[in-house]
Amino acid sequence: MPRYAGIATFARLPRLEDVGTAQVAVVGIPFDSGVSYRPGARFAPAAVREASRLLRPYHPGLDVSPFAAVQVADAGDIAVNPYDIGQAVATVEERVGQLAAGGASVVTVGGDHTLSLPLLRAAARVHGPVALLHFDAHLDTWDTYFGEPYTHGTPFRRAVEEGLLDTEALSHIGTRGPLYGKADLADDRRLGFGIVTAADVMRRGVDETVAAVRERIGDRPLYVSVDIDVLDPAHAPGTGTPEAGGLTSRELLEILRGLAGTRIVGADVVEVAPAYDHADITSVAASHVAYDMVSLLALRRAGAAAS
Ligand SMILES: N=C(N)NCCCC(=O)O
Ligand SMILES: [Zn+2]
Ligand SMILES: [Zn+2]
Repeated sequence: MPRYAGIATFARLPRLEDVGTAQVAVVGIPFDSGVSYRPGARFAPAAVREASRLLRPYHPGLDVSPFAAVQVADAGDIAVNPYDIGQAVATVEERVGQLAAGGASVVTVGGDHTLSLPLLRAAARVHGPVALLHFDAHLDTWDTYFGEPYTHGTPFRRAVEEGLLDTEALSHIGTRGPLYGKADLADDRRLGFGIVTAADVMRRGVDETVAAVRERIGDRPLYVSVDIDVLDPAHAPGTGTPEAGGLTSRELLEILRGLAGTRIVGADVVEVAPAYDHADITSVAASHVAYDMVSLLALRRAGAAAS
């Protein structure tokens, strides 16, 4: 079958129901009811699967064939309620908890950033409080929007409040753009976050950035969350809250590759909004981000099996 034909699964992988169990599962969450600006991330899982058809099985940057090293499968989409955010959050936590109980490390293709809260709940249930590497233009540690606690701008404050995160090892990478006020930064620092701004990445470069965050992470269980708006709008126009001055996709992928050897336990890529995309630029970038996440998890799972 040519790669462009047939029904799309992530990277043309088998579906979870066809293989029974998997060590790494890719799951889509078509949900965007938590956004504060442009909607549309509910269409990301389908768009990223389409864009992922071209991915090939060997990752030269990480020297791994992830789909041969471990069983990787597409677990389909989680059917979440678009009208009730609380219920959607509960559904995600439950389904990802089931996948984890079945032995899978999970890579999620969102959906908006609200989803990281239930994903972190599921991760913390298995591993205890986790280190967090959060790639984003935004802090997403705001308190509420219009009085609502579960939104795409608030997941990481909720996660700290709920004790899901190891507050010694929290980093934002790619932060930039105007804030509501200086207090946003003070609040964020008080929660325990360190910031590597987009300008810091440009000035220090990839290797120094990787060294700094790795020192913070150590051998803690690590959760990686990539809001695709961490990329410059030139590299990811298809997103809901774009900010000028972001990372290139090359910088993002190279920083991710620098995480080989960490104890990564789960990851998400969120905020792809295909309606604003052009020539699949954003979906292609997100498909490569997800492929790198799968590869990092495959390396860790295969390494754990060998030792
Ligand atoms: N894209 C995410 N996750 N958050 C952006 C919130 C920015 C705002 O509401 O002004
Ligand atoms: Zn963002
Ligand atoms: Zn975000």
